Amino acid sequence: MSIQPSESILIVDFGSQVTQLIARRVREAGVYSEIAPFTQAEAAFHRMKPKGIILSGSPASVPADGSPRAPQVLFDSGLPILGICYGQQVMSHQLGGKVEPGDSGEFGRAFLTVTEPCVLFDGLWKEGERHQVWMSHGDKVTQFAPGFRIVAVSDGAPFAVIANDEKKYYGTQFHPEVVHTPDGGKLIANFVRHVCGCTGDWTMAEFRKTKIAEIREQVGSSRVICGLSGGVDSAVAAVLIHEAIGDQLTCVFVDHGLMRMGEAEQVVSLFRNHYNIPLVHKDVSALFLGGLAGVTDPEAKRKFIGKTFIDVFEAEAKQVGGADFLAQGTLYPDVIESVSFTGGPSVTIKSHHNVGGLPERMNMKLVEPLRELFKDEVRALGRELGLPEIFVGRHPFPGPGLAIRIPGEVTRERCDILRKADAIYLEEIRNAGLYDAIWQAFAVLLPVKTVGVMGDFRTYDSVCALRAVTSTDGMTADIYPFDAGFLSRVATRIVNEVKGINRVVYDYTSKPPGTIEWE
Ligand SMILES: Nc1ncnc2c1ncn2[C@@H]1O[C@H](COP(=O)(O)OP(=O)(O)OP(=O)(O)O)[C@@H](O)[C@H]1O
Ligand SMILES: O=c1[nH]c(=O)c2[nH+]cn([C@@H]3O[C@H](COP(=O)(O)O)[C@@H](O)[C@H]3O)c2[nH]1
Ligand SMILES: NC(=O)CC[C@H](N)C(=O)O
Ligand SMILES: [Mg+2]
Repeated sequence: MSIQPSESILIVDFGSQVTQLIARRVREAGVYSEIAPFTQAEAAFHRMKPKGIILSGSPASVPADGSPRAPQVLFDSGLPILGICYGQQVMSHQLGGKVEPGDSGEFGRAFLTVTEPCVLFDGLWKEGERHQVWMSHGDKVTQFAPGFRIVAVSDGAPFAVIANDEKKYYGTQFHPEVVHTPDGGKLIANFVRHVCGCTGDWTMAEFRKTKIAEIREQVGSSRVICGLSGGVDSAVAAVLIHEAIGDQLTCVFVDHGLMRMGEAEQVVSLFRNHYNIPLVHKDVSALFLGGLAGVTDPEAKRKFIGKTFIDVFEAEAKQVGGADFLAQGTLYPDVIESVSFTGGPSVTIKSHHNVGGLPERMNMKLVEPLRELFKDEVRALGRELGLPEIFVGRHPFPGPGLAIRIPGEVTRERCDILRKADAIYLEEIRNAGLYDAIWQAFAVLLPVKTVGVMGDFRTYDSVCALRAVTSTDGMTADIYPFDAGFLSRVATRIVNEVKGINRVVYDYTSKPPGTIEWE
């Protein structure tokens, strides 16, 4: 039996990079939702018995041969449907309208004009008003299906919003789920509440209850090992799983020698002081650093680290008398960048060690209760579970640790150099009271040597880059605009105090086009 909340929305995924944001907006409207790839939407529909359906965007093109379609059963169900971008196009096509490739697309910010009242605009938009939305399309609907009317237009899309009130079908050419459509969350809430009639009683407390029941159902009476890093995701996962299965759980902290200064001791004592959950501290730095010798390619590093993590977990599973399950604090951004969530056509950016870096053959099954969440939602769940701020407010730290902050070969010596520089940088950030204003900050040790002069001597040492970003979910990020005084104070301290570094630079690249980590 799976856990079924009283009301839910089915999101049909056609492979858009932002499908998860639809789920997120639905959750923000207080309603449970599940994403199903279009190939599995029919089964999900029968299982979930949703109150409404949302069709996502897609990189595919409706007029192209073989492009995906929504299962007919969804249209036969009599349920309300909201089609977003490709979703609008495919719905129009399947109901008898027409979609054509446009001469020019609309990408990024656009403005629409409201032409008629519509339930989606309740309490929000009125006729004649212009509103900012975010578009990303080349194709467009050129003839809508019978029963529809146009309720908003934009320059590039005469069918910016269409409505069939009798059937409760709605379509937007723009993406209401992204933050660049400022009223988008409210539009989705109007669909979910006013059109589908959901009451909106879904909360983090509900999520907690559902996940606990799911974990119990999945795990049964087996033992579970949980990879605990000290980061917020695994701390939340561990506490949640412990609430579900109590002493069937053992946490394992893998000390791979790639942690920051003093971090291993800190994590272990912090966790042991706060929780009565068995925690094994595994010092395997020789194994990791030995295996990384001579490896310079970023993906090769990630794959080696992902596999070695699993080797360590599997060995530990035997130690606790045989654990069938491995729990990890995997989040949605780890998933979308590593592999396509639905097996659809989104692209691999980097193999996060806990997803794309996993070996192909694994003996243990995964328990990943946070897999659909974004970082800020995990923090909210952590607070719901009563985790202390010291866990909840921590900056993220990637599983592969310093290995992906040392482009080129990773050696113990270079890790030591980087640890010192990173500690100074973070100490200065804390002293300046900036830690909580920054989403993530760290130093990177570059494989580049430059010439300097210190005390009248020539130096020839490495360059250190500093990175600090603001973000809400790690999917996009902006640089933190330190003042020049702060940066020069940090640079001076690093060059003076860390042997091996004679130059410091600041990374001014947002994500995209950069990523947060350098590898
Ligand atoms: N050193 C480690 N020992 C054991 N497990 C780890 C370690 N590093 C990462 N993991 C596992 O990999 C998962 C993903 O790592 P990730 O860094 O994304 O999450 P986190 O460390 O829990 O939180 P944060 O993102 O805030 O650092 C973790 O949730 C944890 O299960
Ligand atoms: O656990 C992790 N395993 C990984 O392999 C990994 N790679 C990146 N990150 C973290 O993810 C967020 C986004 O990072 P990127 O912009 O570099 O992809 C940032 O917070 C990164 O620190 C990782 N976390
Ligand atoms: N974002 C989308 O869903 C785009 C749909 C389709 N690929 C187009 O270009 O119009
Ligand atoms: Mg981490």
